[in-house]
Amino acid sequence: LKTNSDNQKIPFLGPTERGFQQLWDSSYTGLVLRRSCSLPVDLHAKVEAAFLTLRKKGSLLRDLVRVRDRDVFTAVSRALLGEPGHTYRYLDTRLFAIPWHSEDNELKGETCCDPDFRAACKALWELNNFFCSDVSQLKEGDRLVQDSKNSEGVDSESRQSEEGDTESNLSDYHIEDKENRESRCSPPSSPVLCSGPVQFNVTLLNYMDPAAMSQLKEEPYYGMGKMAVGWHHDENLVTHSPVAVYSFRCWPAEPNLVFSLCLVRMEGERRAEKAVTETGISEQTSESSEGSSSERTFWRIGLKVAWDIHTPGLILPLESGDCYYMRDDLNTTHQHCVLAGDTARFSSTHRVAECSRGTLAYIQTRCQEALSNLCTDPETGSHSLLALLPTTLQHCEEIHNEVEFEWLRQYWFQGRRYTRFCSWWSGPMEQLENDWRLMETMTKLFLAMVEDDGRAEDNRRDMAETLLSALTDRHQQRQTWRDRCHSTLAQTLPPEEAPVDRPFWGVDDPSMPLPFDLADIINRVESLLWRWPQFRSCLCLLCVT
Ligand SMILES: O=C(O)CCC(=O)C(=O)O
Ligand SMILES: [Fe+2]
Repeated sequence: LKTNSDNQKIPFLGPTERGFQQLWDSSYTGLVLRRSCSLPVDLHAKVEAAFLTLRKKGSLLRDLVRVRDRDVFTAVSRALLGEPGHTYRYLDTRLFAIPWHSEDNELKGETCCDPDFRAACKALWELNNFFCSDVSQLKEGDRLVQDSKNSEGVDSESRQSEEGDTESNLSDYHIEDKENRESRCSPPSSPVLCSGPVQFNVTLLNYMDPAAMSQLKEEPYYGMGKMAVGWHHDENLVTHSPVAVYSFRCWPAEPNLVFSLCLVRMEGERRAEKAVTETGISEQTSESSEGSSSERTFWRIGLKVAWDIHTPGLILPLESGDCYYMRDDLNTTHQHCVLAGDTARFSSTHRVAECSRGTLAYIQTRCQEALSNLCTDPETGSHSLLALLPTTLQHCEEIHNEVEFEWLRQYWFQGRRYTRFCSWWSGPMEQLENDWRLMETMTKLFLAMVEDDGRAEDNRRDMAETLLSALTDRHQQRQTWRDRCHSTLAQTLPPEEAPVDRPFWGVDDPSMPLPFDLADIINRVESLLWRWPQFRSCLCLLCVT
């Protein structure tokens, strides 16, 4: 962003400012706030206990994500829960959902994790169910839900009206919003549209204790305050699907901080009470738009219209237990950020992840597709390829790369976090690794064919080109993951969270068909291709320049 010469900020409105409601109605439709008091009390109790359990067990972890080719830790600690076998991909990171544990597997004797952990997951599943039915029942134009009156659980809406508005007095800002442009998710090639009843399939949990964070970034465009999560669109969602968020502020885990915050809080409440008695106005309504009253800073959601410097931003302070929805195309047309308050806070962000390529069932089917081209002699155990068409071989090599880089390496890069809390993913990952190893054998057979001088030249050239492109991609991606695993940031992690460069094997590992480092093989295939004039001239154009 470039602001004008005075480095002026763009205005934004909070609930106490004139024009807030009107701004919400005109430019932030799709945002709905459901006040804490309108949710069932026992649901609050379960969900809040669940958050604390997950924190106590250490299952909320900062992700080492990739932003503009650089690794960074997220400021918030996270965990993904959801439908068994689902994953959620954001910032080049595939998170593997810890299953909801909606069924009581204890009876079946399955012990993927301990009962407390299971109960915590199940509570978030109940919250998910609540959100699924609630978001489907909201009417168009609903903005604020703050009571729960009718027996079917359909909450009535209450609309607040307000007269007058502030005119935006922004003039000549020039925005060059690089960050926004790069964090925008590109629409999938054939968008999966959200229709029918909403089925949130995952929730990404967030946790942050601002007192434990040495430096949070200031919100740069509006001056909204310290950010726990910077401006972004949520990625990897079904087009126009809603997002539902539960917000819970709590005491930090460290007892000494609890003590000092208690003192601050008590003092704040004492003053607020005094103020209410004197003025009849409660603290929240008299709070300034920056969210900081005399003593307390609320956690707030910041919203802005994407690519727009004229519409004022909006901030929404959240009390503990409040929920909000982003409906329709709000997530696409707008960006949001999370502004840190003065206590620790959890949120559970329920999403309809676009997972046409993101479920365990999907990747297992893909692996079977590739392996159906491998024939194993039942007597000798020796392998051979069935179809030798370049397109078939290319398809197999693509699946090979997909399972290696989108599944195995993504999984192990996140350390041993998944098996530490729940063993659900261990078996499937082992199976995928076995499938992948067979694909290494397939590549070896493919290479042998390409290098077989007895074969017809024409077919061989096509095959060599196909193989070269798959191997070059594989080689580069292996290098990138290796670098990520050994980066200085990765090394700051404790052993159980540190990235694991897996699969990795030494040069003379007899169990592996091909070497880990593909440089030699790539050279061999390249020099083979030089034999064919057609390829040579084409290469020259690319290489000589
Ligand atoms: O914590 C929140 O309220 C929202 C967090 C968020 O935007 C996200 O996780 O994508
Ligand atoms: Fe978000």
